[in-house]
Amino acid sequence: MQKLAIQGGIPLRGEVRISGAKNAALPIMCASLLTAETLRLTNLPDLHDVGTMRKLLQQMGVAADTATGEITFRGDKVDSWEAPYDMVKTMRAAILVLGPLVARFGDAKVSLPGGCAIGSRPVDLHIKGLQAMGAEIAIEHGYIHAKAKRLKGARIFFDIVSVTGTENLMMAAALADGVTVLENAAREPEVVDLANCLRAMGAQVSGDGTDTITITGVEKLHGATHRIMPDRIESGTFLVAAAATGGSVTLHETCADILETVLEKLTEAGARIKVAGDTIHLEMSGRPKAVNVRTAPHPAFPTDMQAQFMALNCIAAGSAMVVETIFENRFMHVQELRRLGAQIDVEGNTAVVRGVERLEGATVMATDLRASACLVIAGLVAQGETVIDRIYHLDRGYEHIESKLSQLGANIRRIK
Ligand SMILES: CC(=O)N[C@H]1[C@@H](OP(=O)(O)OP(=O)(O)OC[C@H]2O[C@@H](n3ccc(=O)[nH]c3=O)[C@H](O)[C@@H]2O)O[C@H](CO)[C@@H](O)[C@@H]1O
Ligand SMILES: C=C(OP(=O)(O)O)C(=O)O
Repeated sequence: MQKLAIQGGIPLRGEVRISGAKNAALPIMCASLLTAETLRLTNLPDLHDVGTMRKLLQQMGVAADTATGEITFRGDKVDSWEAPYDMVKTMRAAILVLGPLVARFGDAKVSLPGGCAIGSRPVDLHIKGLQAMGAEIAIEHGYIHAKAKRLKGARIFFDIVSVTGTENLMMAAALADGVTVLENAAREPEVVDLANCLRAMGAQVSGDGTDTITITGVEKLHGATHRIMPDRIESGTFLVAAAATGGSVTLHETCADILETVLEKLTEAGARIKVAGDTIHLEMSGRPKAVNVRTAPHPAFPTDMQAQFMALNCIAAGSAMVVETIFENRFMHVQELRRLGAQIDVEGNTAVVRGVERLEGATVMATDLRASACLVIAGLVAQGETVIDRIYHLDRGYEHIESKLSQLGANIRRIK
């Protein structure tokens, strides 16, 4: 199993290009199932999850051709409507084929994702939404089997804000008969990126970016070209890494508007931030100040940045409270950070972090994607060598992370 070895204590300095967003790329790739014409996607990140989604779509009969920096998908020969357990267990986002398949082909069989390291993560809201649109759903042998002659528009209220739930139903509604209104919908920028792609394909969607999204179904969607938005979580991760190491970095091809709360928290921690066009520059001198964070759906602080801020707080001046309100088990990184010398107490969904002057390198284990990113940041700060095991989690969501960090001066290498 591959590991990362980091010699810490070097401030990150330099420039780095931000990749396309994993969480926008995955639903948008599934939108290729909604049309028989060609969907051309640019700025797709080279990530393990993108490879898995491409393989899943190909298994269904979608043709996927790569040219420099883009992939074209063509769904004119889709002959399988099944997402098998093997695929879904490695990538929960595979659930996003459910809405498009039942909307276009009237039939879909998708493995239930089950829980994962960060929580139980049910998909009941996806299922209830499709049922409200007239789908008949049976749960058999660990699979969701959905059938519908043609989905019908419906008014659907989400009890809990769900990002992929919103995206799945938005795609299903695009080909339904009549108007669908999604209430208490997710407002994440990736939902807006999907809506932009669907509109380019001829869908009638409005209200994305607010908590009420209205979709008027059409008979058919057509081909389109769409550029995947920049990854706000990758951007935030590099900024926190620079702040924690007392460095100075410039991110290119990113977007400050979708990072508002993260930039506010970094400023509160003492970083100086300048935004110009699609670049963000961060400079940090001295020790960061501890900052409280509380995760919640967009536009509040993102859960996918919680672990990285925990690493920053570990070496900050003062104490901070980190409250996780989205996932019930997203503190798995705490015990690994403690191995590096961090002082963290956890009670329920709240962690109290008391900043220490220095962390010390050790061998640690990554448990999920953002926990891995948090350990990389801690390793960049710690004195001596940190070895991070199980880094396959990192490859799901960070494009060429060690070469990007090396470019910024970090001493980091992949070992067997
Ligand atoms: C591929 C992708 O975009 N992944 C993101 C997406 O995950 P994902 O879309 O899976 O997360 P959700 O927004 O659905 O989850 C939010 C909360 O709702 C609960 N829930 C969700 C659906 C459901 O049917 N029933 C239910 O109870 C979940 O268990 C969780 O507690 O949003 C999360 C929250 O911003 C991010 O951490 C993930 O990176
Ligand atoms: C939790 C995440 O992803 P996923 O929903 O794909 O597991 C993440 O990107 O941090």
